[in-house]
Amino acid sequence: MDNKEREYELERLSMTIGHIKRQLAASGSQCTDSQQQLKGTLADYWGNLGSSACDEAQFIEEMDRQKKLTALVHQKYSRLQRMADSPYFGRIDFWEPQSGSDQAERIYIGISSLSHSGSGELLVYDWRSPVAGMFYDFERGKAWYECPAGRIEGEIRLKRQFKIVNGIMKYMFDADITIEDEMLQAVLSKSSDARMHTIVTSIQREQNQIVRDVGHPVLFVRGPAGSGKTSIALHRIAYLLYHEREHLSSKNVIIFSPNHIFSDYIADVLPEIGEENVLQTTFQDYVKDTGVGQELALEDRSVQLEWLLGDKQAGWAMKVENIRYKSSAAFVKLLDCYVGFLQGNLVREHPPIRFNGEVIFSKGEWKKHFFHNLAHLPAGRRLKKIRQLIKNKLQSAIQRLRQEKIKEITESGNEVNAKTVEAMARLAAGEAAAPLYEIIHKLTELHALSLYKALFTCEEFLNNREVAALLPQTWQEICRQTLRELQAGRVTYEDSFGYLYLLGMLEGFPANREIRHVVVDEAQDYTALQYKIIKQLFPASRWTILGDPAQAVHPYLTTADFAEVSRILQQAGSYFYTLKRAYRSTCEIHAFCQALLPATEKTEAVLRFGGKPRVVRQRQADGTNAWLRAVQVLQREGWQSIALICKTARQAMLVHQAVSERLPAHVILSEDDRFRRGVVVIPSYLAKGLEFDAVLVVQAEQTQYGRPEERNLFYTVCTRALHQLCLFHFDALTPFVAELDTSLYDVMWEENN
Ligand SMILES: Nc1ncnc2c1ncn2[C@@H]1O[C@H](COP(=O)(O)OP(=O)(O)OP(=O)(O)O)[C@@H](O)[C@H]1O
Repeated sequence: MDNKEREYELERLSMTIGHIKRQLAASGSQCTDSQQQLKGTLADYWGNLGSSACDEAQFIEEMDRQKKLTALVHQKYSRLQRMADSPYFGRIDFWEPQSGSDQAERIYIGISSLSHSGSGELLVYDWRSPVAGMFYDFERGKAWYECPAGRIEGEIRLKRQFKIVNGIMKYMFDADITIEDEMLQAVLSKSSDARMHTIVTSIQREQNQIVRDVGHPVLFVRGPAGSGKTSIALHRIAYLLYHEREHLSSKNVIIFSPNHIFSDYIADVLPEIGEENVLQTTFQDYVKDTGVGQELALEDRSVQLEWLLGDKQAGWAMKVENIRYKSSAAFVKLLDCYVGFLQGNLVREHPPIRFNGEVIFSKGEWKKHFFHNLAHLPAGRRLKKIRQLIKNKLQSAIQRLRQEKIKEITESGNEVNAKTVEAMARLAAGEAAAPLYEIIHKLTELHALSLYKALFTCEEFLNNREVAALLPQTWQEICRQTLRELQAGRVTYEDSFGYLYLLGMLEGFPANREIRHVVVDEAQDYTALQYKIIKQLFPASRWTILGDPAQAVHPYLTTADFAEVSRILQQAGSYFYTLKRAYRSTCEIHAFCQALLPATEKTEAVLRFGGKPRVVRQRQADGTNAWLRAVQVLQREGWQSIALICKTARQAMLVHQAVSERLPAHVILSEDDRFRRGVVVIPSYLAKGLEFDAVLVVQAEQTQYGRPEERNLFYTVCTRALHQLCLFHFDALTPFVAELDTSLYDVMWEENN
């Protein structure tokens, strides 16, 4: 790029920033005005409170309107502030033959659009606009974009990238493919801080396709660790909010994350690109918030994992069998059969309701209403409607009895006062009906937990040949274990899905039609039952489902694969994307991690080099000194975020106790903790989705990571590293590493570390 071009760009930047500053000043006054207006309305309200001038409903409406307006002007202000810092990051010169001019249009691309306040000319295009999409999709040469008028074809004559910080041009260059990779490497080689950041300046073509896919109601994205799945999900949300802004707002989108630490970790991305954050929740929390199963203590996944991953205790093998079965397709079928069985039998034996010698609700009526008139409703709701029907009939029968009693008392001549007669008759009729209310209530009440318990004891159901074929050999033992827990008032993690599903099928799911897009991240960790529940909760939604089967961290849960999820969601138009490129780790760490997995589909890493992973043999069983020394070295090398990843929370607590006297370190022990910057001690299963400059795998030993089912967990732990990976052991090294080609890592003794 020659000097003239550079000067042009510097002038263009200064002109753009000038515009932004003027708009900022105007927007600042709008913020103050709207704030004052809000205060004024509030003051008026307090002043007129109690007087006839105070119309509460009108006030609430006005406040609501003003609050929305204030939020909008503040949003605009902070967007302009962000733009003043970095107004754009790219430029393409696009020439359209149909334009009639031989001049290409200069299109500057930033996180939001900016118009000239006088002429209205677009000075900066939003990265999500159709024309800006070409920046990600094409190099110089033939290019096109789709817009409402159809496909616009033309030619990109120039593609330029900028790095502007605090309003100052740091660098700029004209991009071709190789330089683009250099740019990407520059982004990736930086030290990571506590939060995930936007990748809007360097979204890659394969990622951009997914971000902008609006044609498919269900998108599945499969990709290896670090391929940008979470980043894509968040940028896709921002894209959809822009593209469908007429009818989609942040309130209509929900993200299911594995835990709160992860939600916390990704919380900055959407605000960084100028969008309001959307609701991020976990499956368990969402269910709790709906009030379903509120009366029970449902066990958390972490509690179960902690028990399973720790030392084997009595009943361990049976518990694993139990978990495997309750997350299997056979158990889903068993539950569906059971729901069918219950619905077919719930009122079959119900007696006729008799009052005062007359049948007010016959056996036939039970059946007619339950199996025909109300068949479209879940069983629990049908029973509630029937309860109301019976009560209405009972009311009429009570009336009749009252009349009879009035006649009886009057004829007896013992009482002449009409009011007293009336009261006595009412009392007598009420007394006669009282026991019946209780019976009606019992007959029309569903107790889901008792019914769930009965699944393990109901011989009539279990003896059915079709049902018996769905039971595992260990069924009797599973029943004993399950009933023991349920009778003690505990719903274990493996039972919670079955129980919630049964509850929903019988009582109806608390569907939320406001949610129009559901994102499930780390989708490989969900069971078929969870998907069946989520589907019912969001009947009006489209779906983006992202995951990596190699990172299924629960070693014993049978999780649903994408084909199964697609069947469960049953929406025409599922589309499957597979990512092949990983961005997080250096090539050395990537190669090491790839080798941990069976040789299936190979993936590639962005060419970025660092040291090989180090396997450090400790001099003594207590590795505290070795870990501390490693952290010191890493900090001297300039790495900011360093994780000591232990297998369990119990170990993490002990390791934290051991190191914290000499090293300021945070510890994360539960799903509700916050993500922290600096040195962190964290259990393996809570580290999923996160990333750190350097990862120290504490106790990378056979005793810890020796069971074949724990391979994915170990892989997930190692793939958290961006730049450095160190594995520590005193006892025999984990077979997952011992079996690898030794050229993939360096071995060192503690002294050399
Ligand atoms: N196009 C890109 N430009 C710059 N950085 C990128 C790009 N794509 C991904 N990254 C970076 O790669 C890292 C991994 O991204 P992300 O966490 O989204 O991947 P993931 O597939 O969800 O990972 P995992 O499955 O291991 O949790 C992040 O630091 C992210 O910023």
